[in-house]
Amino acid sequence: MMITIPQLLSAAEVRHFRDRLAQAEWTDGRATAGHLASQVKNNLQLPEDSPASRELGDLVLQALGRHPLFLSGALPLKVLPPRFNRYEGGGTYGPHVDAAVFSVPGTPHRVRSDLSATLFLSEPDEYEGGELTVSDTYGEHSVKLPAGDMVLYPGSSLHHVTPVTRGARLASFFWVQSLVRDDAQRALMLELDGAIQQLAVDAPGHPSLGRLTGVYHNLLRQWSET
Ligand SMILES: O=C(O)CCC(=O)C(=O)O
Ligand SMILES: [Fe+2]
Repeated sequence: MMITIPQLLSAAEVRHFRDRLAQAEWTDGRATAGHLASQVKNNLQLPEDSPASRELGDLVLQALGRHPLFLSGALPLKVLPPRFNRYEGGGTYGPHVDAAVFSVPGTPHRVRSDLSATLFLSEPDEYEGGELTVSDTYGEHSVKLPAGDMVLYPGSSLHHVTPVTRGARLASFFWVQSLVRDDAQRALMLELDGAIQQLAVDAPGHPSLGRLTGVYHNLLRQWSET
């Protein structure tokens, strides 16, 4: 399941990110790619331990914690520190599947990448190309969103970013370990949550609301791993 999260960041927040990223020092993105990925990766990244990466990464995490659709769609257990990338001058990232497990820098902890995320930080008309293209059982989906919007997709999917042939594409990207590992189960939880929210608006106080909410929590109890 692919989920678009509109306006994770406000226009003012995007401006702050852009100002900060304009002054930051970028390095070759191949530094953090595994052997196979490094053969198809051609972009720039902020070093993970740079002050800009830490400061902006924390702001992304705070925004995620406030966004109801991220919380209900991802059912997050752990979120890796967000990273930042930049594609320009034909920069691209060829087809790959992300690593299944990431170490959390500076800690002994590991995070399983149930979900991959891209938070767009450039407006679509600022660059040509740069579509994030994700393959799943329903085919290929190309994504290019307004600055401040984010897409979440299963970490298991093959994906690529098409070459940026004009301008520059800035983004934050990161991985989430979900309470519910299985994408299809997570999709059911999101659907049930949406139906309960709608019922609460259309038929407030209806006795079925309590029962359905019970089913939601009891399914989560069955399916979640912590
Ligand atoms: O730039 C993007 O949207 C995705 C980056 C990506 O796939 C990766 O770094 O593994
Ligand atoms: Fe990737």
